[in-house]
This record gives sequence, structure tokens and C-alpha cells, in this order.
Amino acid sequence: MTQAWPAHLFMVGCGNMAGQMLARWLACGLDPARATVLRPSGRAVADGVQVVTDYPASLPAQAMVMLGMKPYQLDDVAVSLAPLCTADTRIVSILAGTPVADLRQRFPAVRDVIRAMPNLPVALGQGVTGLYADRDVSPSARSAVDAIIKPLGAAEWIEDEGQFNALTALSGCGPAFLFRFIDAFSRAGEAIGLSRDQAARMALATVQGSANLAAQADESPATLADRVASPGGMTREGLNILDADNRLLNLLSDTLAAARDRGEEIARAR
Ligand SMILES: NC(=O)C1=CN([C@@H]2O[C@H](COP(=O)(O)OP(=O)(O)OC[C@H]3O[C@@H](n4cnc5c(N)ncnc54)[C@H](O)[C@@H]3O)[C@@H](O)[C@H]2O)C=CC1
Ligand SMILES: O=C(O)[C@@H]1CCC=N1
Repeated sequence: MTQAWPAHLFMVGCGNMAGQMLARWLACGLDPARATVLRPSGRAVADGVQVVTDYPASLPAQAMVMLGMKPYQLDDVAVSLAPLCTADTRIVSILAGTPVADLRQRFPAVRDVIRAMPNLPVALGQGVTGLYADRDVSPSARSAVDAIIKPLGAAEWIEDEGQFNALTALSGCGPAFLFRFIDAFSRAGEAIGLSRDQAARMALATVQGSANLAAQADESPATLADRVASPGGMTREGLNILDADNRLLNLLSDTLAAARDRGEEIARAR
């Protein structure tokens, strides 16, 4: 099936996250002439993509607007952007902790407002993007968003916006937690006597290979862990440390809960 692209993509902000999304879209065939980026720095993003430092007089017809700046910039952005929006504008927001109701309040002319929460591996087409649309959003807008998210990796729609901060904590923030894990895994290897370089290479390759294996396996990661552990062997001793008093589970639960709660705080601060 051929890839469907929006008539025009207008990106407000194009930093770490939105920049990776755009790079992947361009690599997958988005015509750069159909994308405009608004960023205060005016720095180029990619060949053929127009970068502007101020809002145009109007948006192209049927524009998909992606809000990719920081959540706290929403008020400033809305003042300039809302007057340009019409009933055929679609808004996709990747702003953490920013409910659809807040967006609707600031962009009253827009019916199709969708929340998306991507993560950094979208750059490789191996990301996870959480998605939420309320009942007012048209089926065609949902399909258009599905189509543009597909080249980025997995798409996970949720029905209840109340879960959006949990979803963000798990997959949006998740790469940071896993990068931290890889770093700690490597430093732990160093602590038991391996050289820094070798520990770093081995930690990363072990995580990568294990994730690929888990993704292809018929068994759950919990079962796979037990398969590595020979009775009375070395792995079991290590797992016993992770499992004692649910140490790892509790650590990760606390980590995700803290990230989720920050999302709730951001929303309350509006
Ligand atoms: N970094 C990540 O892994 C993820 C970030 N997000 C969301 O993406 C958004 C951006 O985060 P990052 O890319 O990490 O930040 P960033 O700081 O790298 O990018 C922000 C972008 O907004 C632009 N900008 C600044 N002021 C602006 C204004 N007044 N109007 C328009 N554009 C403006 C900047 O030039 C920059 O291009 C946030 O809302 C965040 O919640 C979502 C998922 C993952
Ligand atoms: O840290 C943040 O707020 C954003 C949300 C997901 C990843 N980065």
C-alpha cells in the first residue's frame, strides 16, 4: 500500500523529538516541499523543507499542524496559531501533560485534535507512539494520523485519556530509563573487573540482542529469563538479587509513577 501523507505538514518546533519524526518521514518519502517548520532559531532542518521564524498569513489548506515545542510554550504559540486555524486544520500534539481539553480551548476552530506521544527510536522506524483522540475527532483524521505514524514504528491507541500520562511514562520517557539501564549495566560490568570499553560494548550488545530475541520469541520475557538460569547456576544468583523483595519491579514502578505524576502536575499547572 502506498504511504499517504498530509496535504501539508506544518511543524511548530522541531527539536530532539519532532526532528527525529521529520527525519524519518523524509526518509520514508515525504516530499520536503509539503513540510514547513516554524522554529525561532530559523536553523535549516533538511534539504527542501521550508523553515520560518514567524507565522505565515495563513496555513495551507488541510494542513496537519504538529505541536512539537515545549508544553509551557503552548499559550504563546496558541495566540499566534489559533487565528490561522480553520475547520479543515488538523492538530497533532506531542506536548507532554497537555490534555485535549486544553488544546480545544486554545484552538476552538479545530475539530480534529489528536494527542500523540512518540519516543526517540522513531528515528529508526522502531518507535512507539501512543495516541488518543476523543469522540469529536473524525474517522478520516484518525486514519490520516495512523498513516503518518506508521513509518515511525508501533502505534498504540488508548480509549481513556486518563491513561495518557502512564503511557507517556512507559514509552515516551522509556528510552531515557533504558539508556540509564544500559549505562548502569556497563558500569556494573566495569565494577566487577571488565575494562570500561569492553563492558560498554558488551552491555549494549547484550541489551540489543536480548530485546531482539524477546521481540521474536513466543515466550514472555519472564519465561526467557528463567531459560537463561540453569538450576543452581550463576544467573539464578543474579536474578535472586533483582527479585528480592521485588526490588527491580518496585524501582521501575516508582520510576514510572514519578514520571506519570509529573505529567499530572504539568496539566494541573495550566
Ligand atoms: N524528547 C523526547 O524524547 C520526547 C519529547 N516529547 C515532547 O516533545 C516536545 C519537544 O521536546 P524536545 O524535542 O525534547 O524539546 P527541544 O527543546 O529539543 O525542541 C523544542 C523545539 O521548539 C522550538 N521552539 C522553542 N520556542 C518556540 C516557540 N515559541 N514557538 C515555536 N517553537 C518553539 C525550538 O526551536 C525547538 O525546535 C515536548 O512537548 C515534549 O513533551 C514527546 C515525546 C518524547
Ligand atoms: O520529559 C518529558 O517531559 C518528555 C515526555 C516524554 C519524553 N520527554
